[in-house]
Amino acid sequence: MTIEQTYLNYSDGKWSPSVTGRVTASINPADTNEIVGYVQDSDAADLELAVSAANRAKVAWRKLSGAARGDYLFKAANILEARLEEIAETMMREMGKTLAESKGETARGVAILRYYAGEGMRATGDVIPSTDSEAMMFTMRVPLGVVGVITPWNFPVAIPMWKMAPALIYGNTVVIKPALETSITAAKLMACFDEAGLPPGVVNMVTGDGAVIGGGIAQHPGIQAVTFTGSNKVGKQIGQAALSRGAKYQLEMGGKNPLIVAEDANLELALDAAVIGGLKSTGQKCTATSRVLVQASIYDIFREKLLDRVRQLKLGNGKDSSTWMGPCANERQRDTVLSYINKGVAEGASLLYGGAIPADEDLKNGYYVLPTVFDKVTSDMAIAQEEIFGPVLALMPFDRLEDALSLANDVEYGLSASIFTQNIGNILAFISDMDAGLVRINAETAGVELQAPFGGMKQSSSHSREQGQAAKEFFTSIKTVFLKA
Ligand SMILES: NC(=O)C1=CN([C@@H]2O[C@H](COP(=O)(O)OP(=O)(O)OC[C@H]3O[C@@H](n4cnc5c(N)ncnc54)[C@H](OP(=O)(O)O)[C@@H]3O)[C@@H](O)[C@H]2O)C=CC1
Ligand SMILES: O=C(O)CCC(=O)C(=O)O
Repeated sequence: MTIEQTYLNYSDGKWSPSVTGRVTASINPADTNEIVGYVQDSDAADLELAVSAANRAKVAWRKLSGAARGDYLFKAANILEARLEEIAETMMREMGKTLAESKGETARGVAILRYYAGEGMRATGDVIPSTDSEAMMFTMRVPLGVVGVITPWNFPVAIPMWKMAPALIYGNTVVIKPALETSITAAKLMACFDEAGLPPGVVNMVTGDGAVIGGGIAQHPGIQAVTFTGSNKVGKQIGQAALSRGAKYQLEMGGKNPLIVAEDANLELALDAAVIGGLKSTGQKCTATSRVLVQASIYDIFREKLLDRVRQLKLGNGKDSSTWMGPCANERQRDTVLSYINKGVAEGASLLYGGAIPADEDLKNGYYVLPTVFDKVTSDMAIAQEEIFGPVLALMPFDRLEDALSLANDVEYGLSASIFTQNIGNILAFISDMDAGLVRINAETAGVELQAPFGGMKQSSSHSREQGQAAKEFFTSIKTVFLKA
């Protein structure tokens, strides 16, 4: 008999149960009979404890040298690396990503921690000439105070790390509310910080309902900044709540990312990009390819080759090494994907493959949806406009590159976009005219590098950028110093 473990909140350097006495089960979406463990169903009183602890810790943490804060992050990185297998397996069981992807993501978390640990030794200001020849003027980057971190389930290690690591290295303390689905993975990340010996209150985690704990973070006067990744609907609410009380906020939200395939493209590489960029992680990336725009002269051949590849993808539990694609992360997500598929059919798109729950007996206990390909998709359809966040590709033909670019830009989002072509004119036009925060040439739409700025245009973000040096903009405030003897 297996006894599932119960995971606690982490506040003020201690593990504690919620004051509510309630817990919620974390379920494996690949096999809903499997309970991964239980997490605290906290309320506002638990959040209060965490915010108070973070406020008590913030002055001492800010006053440490950057190098000393970096040492803590290096230690946490080493511990995360030592526990990579265990944490990757937990991630896989909580949200269904394959084990290989889960390991890759956990390794990415280690690299993010090390990158920002090194930041502790790098410049955080500029010297600016003063008009007064006897004075010195310079800027300093100072921390904001307590940062609230609200994260989704699709990258349960990488997203918390790319928000928490810069927050911490630049001298802030953190209260994190992870997505319900991946709260155990988050608890294991907290354990890495705990073992690294971070002072009590520097990192705190409260699990629980999104509206209660996430909403509580957005509204809490003791939290000076909020960083969020997730849906547009929730992001906007968080932004408004933060703005109304004068807190800084950063929102990373949806995408409807196009992959443009021009007639001179390397077809095999473009096909790889469509399949991997669109369907890996079950399409649950904000950078996933969801629209594939193919030049009319190669459209038919591209479509047939794409179908050949998609038909071969093996669905299954991520623990099986032959699995290429796992389930949707939860029931609501599976139902959302199916409802978009139904809308696509109702609006007249042609369903070429998939579009249903697989019939296989061994998949019946999971939230699986077959990889799905639509043809004859037009820009006015919901499947061409709205974020599906599932394994659905919409094929759309175009005649000239200008047409492809106007189709590609004809959505409210602007996160990432790709083109496959050998033509330098096409490439330059794409770089110049594509409205997206991340444009990639001869590469898939997904795949963010931790040392480069990441974020979207239009409705995809609050127009700030995460990761790389860009993180400094959000997690610090500039103090201008004028100094005269
Ligand atoms: N940009 C991205 O990477 C992501 C985009 N999405 C998009 O969002 C859709 C829905 O996914 P979902 O998981 O529901 O995303 P949400 O935006 O609801 O969740 C993201 C995070 O916000 C929390 N949250 C939920 N409601 C509130 C609230 N009222 N105030 C503050 N925080 C809140 C969630 O907590 P809890 O888990 O407890 O609800 C979670 O931690 C997807 O279909 C996809 O389109 C989703 C995930 C990532
Ligand atoms: O493509 C990636 O590596 C990151 C995607 C991402 O940030 C997201 O889906 O939230």
